[in-house]
Amino acid sequence: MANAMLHQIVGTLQLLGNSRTNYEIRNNSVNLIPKGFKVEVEFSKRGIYSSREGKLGVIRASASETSVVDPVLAPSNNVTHEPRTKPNETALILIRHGESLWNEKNLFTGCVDVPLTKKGVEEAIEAGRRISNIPVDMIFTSALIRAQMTAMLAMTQHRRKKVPIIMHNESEQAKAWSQIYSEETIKQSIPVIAAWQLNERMYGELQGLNKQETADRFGKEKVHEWRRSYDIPPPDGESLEMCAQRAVAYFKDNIEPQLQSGKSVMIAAHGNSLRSIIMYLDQLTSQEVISLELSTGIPMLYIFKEDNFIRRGSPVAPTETGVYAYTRGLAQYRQKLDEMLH
Ligand SMILES: O=C(O)[C@@H](CO)OP(=O)(O)O
Repeated sequence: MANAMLHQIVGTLQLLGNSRTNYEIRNNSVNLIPKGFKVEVEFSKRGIYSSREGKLGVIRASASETSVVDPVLAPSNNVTHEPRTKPNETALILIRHGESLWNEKNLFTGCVDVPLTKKGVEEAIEAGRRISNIPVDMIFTSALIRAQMTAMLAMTQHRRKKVPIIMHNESEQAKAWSQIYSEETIKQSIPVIAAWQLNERMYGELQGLNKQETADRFGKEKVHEWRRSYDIPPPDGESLEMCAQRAVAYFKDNIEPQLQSGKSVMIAAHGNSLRSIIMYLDQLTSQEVISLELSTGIPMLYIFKEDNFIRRGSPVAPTETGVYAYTRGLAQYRQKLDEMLH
């Protein structure tokens, strides 16, 4: 269905759950929805909608479109409150965390949960400046503090000034206790999903060892093989291939659908989990990925359009002129920010 039609969806929706409340459908979103309630609505020509949560209802509007409606996860490609349409391109930002205390000490880190150094904090803030004009509707981080610090510090620089909020879905209670009871506040928030699958490659018995001392002890070649081969794991640890299996599966199952639904996403993760994801995005061979090195705190930008990932590289300077020259969508987003903030 053409986007123009979407603006005409107005009607009422009866949720047949615990409550038989009527909710208003306007511009393809559900108003007055209970706080934190998630419903996936499928509009059909006959006006029946179904929800993946197993509830059924009727919408008095004729349209044919599938829509995911979630007050927390709704895309914010429109910075003003004009009707929302699904953008035909979305942004994907990848950031390796800033320098950690063990990067500084040259120790194998893997899944050990080490925070950023002061330099790492500064790198994260600088990364945030570089992406401050790029839309971010959702953030995915690993479960490790260095990636989470990086994401949060980067977002302090974002011009849209939405508040990144970590989702706590680990238990029903955690979910209930972290509810937000203002729809307006939810609109001004960015959900942050922490996933262990995006963690650094587990370095096994090398974790905590000094990289130089390990090379002196086992030989430079052996250590290089552990660090940069594709399928040879370090003792009791994960190879890049093993790390890629869980990181790329998570990306495909959880992140790609968000991009497809029109959301722009930032991922803050690690050298090897991001190398795995880049291998997938850029269709690198296992030979090519070996020489891929990522610096700490440098954001990389992709445009997701028509199911393709188009690499834009890293915004080189806070002005990002090169990056904005590429797509109309990004330029429009920036222009809206300018209008809103001046
Ligand atoms: O120690 C680690 O966890 C990683 C990233 O810092 O090291 P490597 O450079 O070998 O991938």
